[in-house]
Amino acid sequence: MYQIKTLNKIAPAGLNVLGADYHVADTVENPDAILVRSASMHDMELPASLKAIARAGAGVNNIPVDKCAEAGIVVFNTPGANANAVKELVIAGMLISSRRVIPAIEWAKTLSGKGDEVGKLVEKGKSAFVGPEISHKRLGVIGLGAIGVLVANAAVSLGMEVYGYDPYLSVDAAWGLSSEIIHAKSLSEIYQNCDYITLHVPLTPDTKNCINAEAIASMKQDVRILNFARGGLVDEDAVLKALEEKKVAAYVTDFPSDKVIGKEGVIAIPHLGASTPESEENCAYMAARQVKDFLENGNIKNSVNFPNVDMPRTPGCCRICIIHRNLPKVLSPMTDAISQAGFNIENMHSKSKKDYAYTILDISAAACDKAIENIRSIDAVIRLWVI
Ligand SMILES: NC(=O)C1=CN([C@@H]2O[C@H](COP(=O)(O)OP(=O)(O)OC[C@H]3O[C@@H](n4cnc5c(N)ncnc54)[C@H](O)[C@@H]3O)[C@@H](O)[C@H]2O)C=CC1
Ligand SMILES: O=C(O)CCC(=O)C(=O)O
Repeated sequence: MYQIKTLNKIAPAGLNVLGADYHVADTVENPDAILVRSASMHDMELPASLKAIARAGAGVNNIPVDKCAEAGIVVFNTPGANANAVKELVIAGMLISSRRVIPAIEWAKTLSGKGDEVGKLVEKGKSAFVGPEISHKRLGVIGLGAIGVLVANAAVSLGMEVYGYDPYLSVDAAWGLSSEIIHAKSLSEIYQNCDYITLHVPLTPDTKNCINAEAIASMKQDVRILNFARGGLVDEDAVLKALEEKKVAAYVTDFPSDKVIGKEGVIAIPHLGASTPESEENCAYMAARQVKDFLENGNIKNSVNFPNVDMPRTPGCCRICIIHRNLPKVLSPMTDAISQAGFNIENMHSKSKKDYAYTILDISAAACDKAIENIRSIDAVIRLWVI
């Protein structure tokens, strides 16, 4: 029975894919795999039993990815599974930062009990809540991955002029991008031209505080900044100052902090970007499927710290899964270990990603026991198991 620990609520409809051989609970002590959404794992002790962590979502900044690689733990995420949910809230964010709908609704509530006067009071008071349309305005999208592409294309459909910036744009993302999107070659092109700026990059040491005082100084007057990516991308002191000075018209964030909550011009949403039943199910389904295929077949799909490796099982064979360092002359001692035991490799697949590599070897079941101890003793091998 495989043991799966959950650190957040994971949609049951997605978990169903695991089947009867899996025990899933938040109390599991020695898990084979962990399923997580936003819970921080940085201070968590990683049990020796743990082979995989699947992030039901996109951002992995809550997981110690490098430490996991060093311990031979494969970290997965679910690229694109919640992108539509985030896109829809970003569009809502642009609209509510423009049309003053939230304060207007609050004001309308104050009219309760005014009887027949309400209609007249509404018409008299509504001018306090005038706000601009988004059509024909310029939107800058920073990061054109799963979410950025959807946001950029939707904004084009809404009549906006869209600038996109992503120096690492993938071929797949480029295929999905509307040809009407203007290719910004620098962030300053976005800052100088755009009325709305939306962030869709991961939080990394390179992107931390990328929206800072200097960046804001080069933005247009009355710019509206949307952050549905991560709080750490924005220097909150700089944004609050710019809101006070009326340089920035609104800061919409999905990452409230004590500093920004309740401040004039801040619209703080409690991390709801991915909170739709559709996205929660998509993420859970994808995370569970990836973990199942990894635990049962050793295949890796959508890992952020190990390469994708997918090989059909060879009938009559066992599979040795080996996580190892990406160094020269590592593969030959492995294959030697098997031939010295007098067996043949029926099928193999080996791939590397930066400093690490993953190799799967299908050999006749009788060979496994004899070969594994020799392979385990190779210096570069971090972890090895047999399926
Ligand atoms: N609010 C929420 O609930 C959610 C927030 N997120 C956040 O949004 C981020 C983006 O999500 P996805 O689009 O699904 O990820 P993705 O990995 O598909 O796209 C990220 C894009 O950012 C680009 N990029 C990386 N560094 C960059 C830089 N310095 N400048 C410009 N572009 C850069 C990459 O090339 C990639 O195209 C996630 O990392 C996560 O932090 C994701 C899902 C839900
Ligand atoms: O699971 C969630 O609600 C958060 C989603 C998110 O932030 C992400 O996928 O990066």
